[in-house]
Amino acid sequence: MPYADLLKPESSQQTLLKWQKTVDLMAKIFSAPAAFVVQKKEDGFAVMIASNQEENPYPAGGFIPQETNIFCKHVVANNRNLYEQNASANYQWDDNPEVADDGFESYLGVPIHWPNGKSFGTLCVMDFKPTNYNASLVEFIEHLRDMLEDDLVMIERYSKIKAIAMQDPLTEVLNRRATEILGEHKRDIVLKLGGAIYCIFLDLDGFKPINDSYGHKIGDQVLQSLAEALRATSGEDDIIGRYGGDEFLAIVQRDNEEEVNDFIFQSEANFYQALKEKKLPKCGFSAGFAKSDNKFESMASLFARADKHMYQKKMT
Ligand SMILES: Nc1nc2c(ncn2[C@@H]2O[C@H](COP(=O)(O)OP(=O)(O)OP(=O)(O)O)[C@@H](O)[C@H]2O)c(=O)[nH]1
Repeated sequence: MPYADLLKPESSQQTLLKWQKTVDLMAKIFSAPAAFVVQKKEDGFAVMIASNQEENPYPAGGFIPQETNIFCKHVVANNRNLYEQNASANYQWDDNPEVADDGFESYLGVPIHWPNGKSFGTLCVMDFKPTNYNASLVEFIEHLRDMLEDDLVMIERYSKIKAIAMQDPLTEVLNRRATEILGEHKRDIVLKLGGAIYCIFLDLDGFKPINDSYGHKIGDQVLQSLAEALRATSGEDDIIGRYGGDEFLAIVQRDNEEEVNDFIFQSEANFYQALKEKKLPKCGFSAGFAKSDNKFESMASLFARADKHMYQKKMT
């Protein structure tokens, strides 16, 4: 499982339940057989939430390709409300499968936006019979849409705050605490499946003289280059973190020590390449590792064992 999955806000599950309730209530208040939140995707439209009535023919999870002439497509394209009261009387919908195949007559939809103003999709209600909603009902659906948009703002802010809390601001890899928590999570899963987890500890060699001779700004760029090299070497399941100062961590699932050494060699090659490309002073690192085979060992203890191995290597 990519560890980035853990960055997804827990609140999104709660939001989905709230949105489901909103859509179900909306269908009730409009006395309609179907209501939806439809999300605009790159190549079409996904039914994200569907009111749970038996007569609703479109369940959540359905997908409509971009070229299909559905009502929501027009709401998104024009970025404005669409109210079609009697679709079969309007030739524009002759090739709309919602009308032609499933017999819908009425559609009221409003656009939903992401916090940056881009289109998220639609909130809509559909009926098999012609309708004549009054202005208050239109106002009501717009108000519900505003509340959904507020949720999107909250989710985005929450994700940003969470990312900031987990990230090392200089190098944008995980900070030590987040590496510990996500490392523990990954270790538990991998050990359960019978795999092997290694913690690699890396420490720059002769970094202090670089700071002293070239200044902190250049020192920062060297640190960023190592983080970049580790990211370039790692797969999406690997965890990369900054332990502190000029020390970094990688928590990787590998079959044997040879594969761990391959990771270190590749990281070294990527690091030299990055320094060369950015015309930064030459710098190397020492690396050691420790295998995790006990789910009761703390991450701090695992890091300490890997650090000890690194130190032995630095001294030789
Ligand atoms: N530019 C910069 N320097 C930092 C940062 N954090 C820690 N340092 C410096 O990193 C250095 C770490 O010290 P050492 O581990 O002794 O450096 P070293 O010269 O690599 O020592 P060896 O590992 O024995 O080779 C110190 O000079 C810190 O000031 C940072 O965020 N930016």
